[in-house]
Amino acid sequence: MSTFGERLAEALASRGPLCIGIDPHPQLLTAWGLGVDTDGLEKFSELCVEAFDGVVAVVKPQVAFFEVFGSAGLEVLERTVAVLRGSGTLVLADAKRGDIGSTMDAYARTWLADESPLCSDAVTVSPYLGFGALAPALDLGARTGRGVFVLAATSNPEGGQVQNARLEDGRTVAQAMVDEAAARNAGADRLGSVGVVVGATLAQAPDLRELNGPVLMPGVGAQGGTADDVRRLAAGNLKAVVPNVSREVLRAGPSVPALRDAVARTVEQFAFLQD
Ligand SMILES: O=C(O)c1cc(=O)[nH]c(=O)n1[C@@H]1O[C@H](COP(=O)(O)O)[C@@H](O)[C@H]1O
Repeated sequence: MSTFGERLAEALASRGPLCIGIDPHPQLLTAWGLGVDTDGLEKFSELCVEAFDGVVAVVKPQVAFFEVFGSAGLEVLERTVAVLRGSGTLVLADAKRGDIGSTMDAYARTWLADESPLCSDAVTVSPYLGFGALAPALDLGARTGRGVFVLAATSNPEGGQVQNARLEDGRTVAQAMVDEAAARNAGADRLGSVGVVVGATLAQAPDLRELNGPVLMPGVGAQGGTADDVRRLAAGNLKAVVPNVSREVLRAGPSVPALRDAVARTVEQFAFLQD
């Protein structure tokens, strides 16, 4: 069985270093001439799949925009994930789950167990109930060859209140999360399967050199992060950085060729990550 890290490394090398978000904001549904309802959600997702499937390395559906429509929205998400995965495009479910014990275990099984209708290649998780509380997801991912992206230093301005706080040993909380993820990746020869999330909007990133795993960098475009920011924050860890862009590309829709052009222009901006 290949690991998520191995499959991701291959996808980044062959398709370019980019994760595109499927974020069906109400404003985008309207701008695409679609209803803010489950039919609109379904059409939006189908157009995204047509534009991105087989083209980008990773597609990241933002689960909240599906959940808001209840069970019908989740059915759209199930179909979207299944089509993308069925054709070999890596799906990172952006669910940002974090809980304790058996509840975390249920979240882990939802996103990472073979038999789950929402099973994805990887999921985002929040370690802010304690990194150790993520063990069910990390262990299941290790067993099933799937990935987990741990929020470390997020792109929102409020995140620093918690993430920049210092531990007794002087490290920031964000750095401690990166170090915990690094421990999980020890021994992986290509790229570990435990990633971290570091916002492209930040003044400073945690030290990522020992991570041996992927770094998802959201915040490019609509939140003000640029390719230069990604270059600066990635320092020395270029091969493992995966910028995420959602609205900046989605605004080019609903035309599939226009979405693909926007993807091509964005991948081009990040060509330096493969140097
Ligand atoms: O985990 C994430 O993907 C994430 C972490 C973070 O720190 N900041 C962040 O913006 N995201 C997600 O990345 C996407 C960014 O969307 P845009 O700002 O439209 O590119 C949204 O789905 C966010 O929920």
